[in-house]
Amino acid sequence: PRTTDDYDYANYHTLSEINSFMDMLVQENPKLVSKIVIGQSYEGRPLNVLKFSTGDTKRPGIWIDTGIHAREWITPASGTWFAKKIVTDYGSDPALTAILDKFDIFLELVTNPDGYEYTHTSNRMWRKTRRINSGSSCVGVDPNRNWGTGYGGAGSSNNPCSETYRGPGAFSEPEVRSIVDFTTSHGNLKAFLTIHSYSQMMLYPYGDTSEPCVDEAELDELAFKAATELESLYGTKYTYGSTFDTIYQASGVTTDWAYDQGFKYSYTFELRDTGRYGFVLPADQIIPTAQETWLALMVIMEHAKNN
Ligand SMILES: O=C(NO)N[C@@H](Cc1ccccc1)C(=O)O
Ligand SMILES: [Zn+2]
Repeated sequence: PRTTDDYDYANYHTLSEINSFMDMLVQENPKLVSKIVIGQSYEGRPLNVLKFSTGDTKRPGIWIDTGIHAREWITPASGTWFAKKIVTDYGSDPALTAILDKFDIFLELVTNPDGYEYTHTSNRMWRKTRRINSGSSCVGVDPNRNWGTGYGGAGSSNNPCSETYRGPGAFSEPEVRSIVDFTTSHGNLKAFLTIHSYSQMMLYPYGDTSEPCVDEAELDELAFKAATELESLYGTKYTYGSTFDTIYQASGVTTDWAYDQGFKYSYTFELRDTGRYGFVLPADQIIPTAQETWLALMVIMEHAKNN
């Protein structure tokens, strides 16, 4: 495609196609969109973050990452649609315009590029990074067990062959470390949204303990509003709650770390479906999934703006 207008949002794309999309989006919207390389993956690929900003001063920000788990293709596909939606709606949709007049939005589309590439070339069901684990024939670390909060607890594994292998140490994965460095140096994020699939859930802290987080009541109420708004479009039903209560105990996870950094509105989204297709969601569900999810993201971003 020559422009982001004729990019095929209704299909899954390779890493290089998504990288080309990002460059086209920046070229077409130089005042609104820029690309920041926050680091390199284990295999040396750039970790690209799209920044949407309407001001030059340091503003509060919203972080969204998709594609942290390689096989969850619906998430970068949805994120690509989110990126186009933002540039399309700014200046015409009052709600989005108000958000972008106050906040910067940071969107990392392919958060685990080595793993994502591997799902295209070798194993569609790959989840983890592609780190070579010394002393093991098994490859990869689970980037959703590698964060410092609750690191090493129950709900993660010390076995390199496990899908939830926590890695040799907290933040060992450059894909994780780069986000930590970028977001802590930014220091003024209000919302931290990490997008997974599948199960149709909105999950807030904590995953490593059943202890309620300080803001549980507010996060629960906001999740209810977001899930209701999401359901209003196509009737897709989400459950929501703390990670521990709603899905299972998991330690060293993104949202526990983000919340403990003070990024208050920290949620993990689990997109469609509930298991019929699972990680291999048909391409004809990409746009509907992105549209309904965007409604929920808007609820959370608006709440962050107004509180
Ligand atoms: O991989 C997935 N979902 O995509 N399952 C998530 C479930 C989850 C979600 C949020 C926090 C902790 C755990 C996982 O990493 O095990
Ligand atoms: Zn996942």
